[in-house]
Amino acid sequence: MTEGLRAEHVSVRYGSRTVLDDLSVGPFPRGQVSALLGPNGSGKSTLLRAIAGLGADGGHATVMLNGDDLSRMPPARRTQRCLYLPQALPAMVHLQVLESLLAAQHALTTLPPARDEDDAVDAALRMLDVFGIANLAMQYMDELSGGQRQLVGLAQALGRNPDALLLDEPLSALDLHHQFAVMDILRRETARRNIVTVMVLHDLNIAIRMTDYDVILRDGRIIAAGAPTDVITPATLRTTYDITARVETCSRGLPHIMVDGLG
Ligand SMILES: Nc1ncnc2c1ncn2[C@@H]1O[C@H](COP(=O)(O)OP(=O)(O)OP(=O)(O)O)[C@@H](O)[C@H]1O
Repeated sequence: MTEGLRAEHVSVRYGSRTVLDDLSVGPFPRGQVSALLGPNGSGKSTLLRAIAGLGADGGHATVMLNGDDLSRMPPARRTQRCLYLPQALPAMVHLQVLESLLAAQHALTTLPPARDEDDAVDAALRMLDVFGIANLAMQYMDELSGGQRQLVGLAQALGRNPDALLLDEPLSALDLHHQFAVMDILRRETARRNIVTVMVLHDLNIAIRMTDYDVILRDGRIIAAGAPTDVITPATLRTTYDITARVETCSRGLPHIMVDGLG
């Protein structure tokens, strides 16, 4: 059985335009955090959505998770196993944060009901605590900042106990502290639960320091895939982003990308 998440023969068209053409990617490893990297319009979100089974018209992909064919599962079961969190922040509904986590749990009709409501509330509160936002439990979603809503969205997603988590730019609304905090939480929870986490990222310094397996896309094609320091190199940065850059080692021995200019 192949462990991890792998997508084969991913083809997506928007109208007459083919964005992904018979792409194969992975396996994204279990217990580790992977990133999809690449410039604007390179196909990262399209690929993530296709893996989630949300391809555009004409989209097709075979997606295997730990040996199971997700593409053959009923949508509710597939969503339960492999959860996709879109780039858009959770809606500004007039619902308390705690209620929103409970509602996200209840959306999974194929799961057995929680032993009782108290257990569900405890689990939701624990998840808010993991993300450091237990203090927001009784606040209304439509009264939160963008970053706070993004943290709630992540807590909702992880609280649904998926086997694979697909996150489209999960750090986009977060300040520097929370970007690092969320990466720490995702790394820890991904390892502890032995799940697959794949995220679309733009910050290459976070990718090289805090992810385990990276895929770089350009124009819908894979430029490189593997360990971050093998994938993020001056050569791939030039080919992919059209920039001149160095990968230096900082005083603490960690890789750091320095951009010298365009072209
Ligand atoms: N709904 C759509 N209809 C038509 N074309 C689309 C649609 N969504 C995306 N595309 C096109 O598909 C290509 C890939 O888009 P995608 O959103 O996957 O890129 P991305 O790498 O996630 O970009 P970004 O970093 O800007 O979010 C782009 O050329 C885009 O214009």
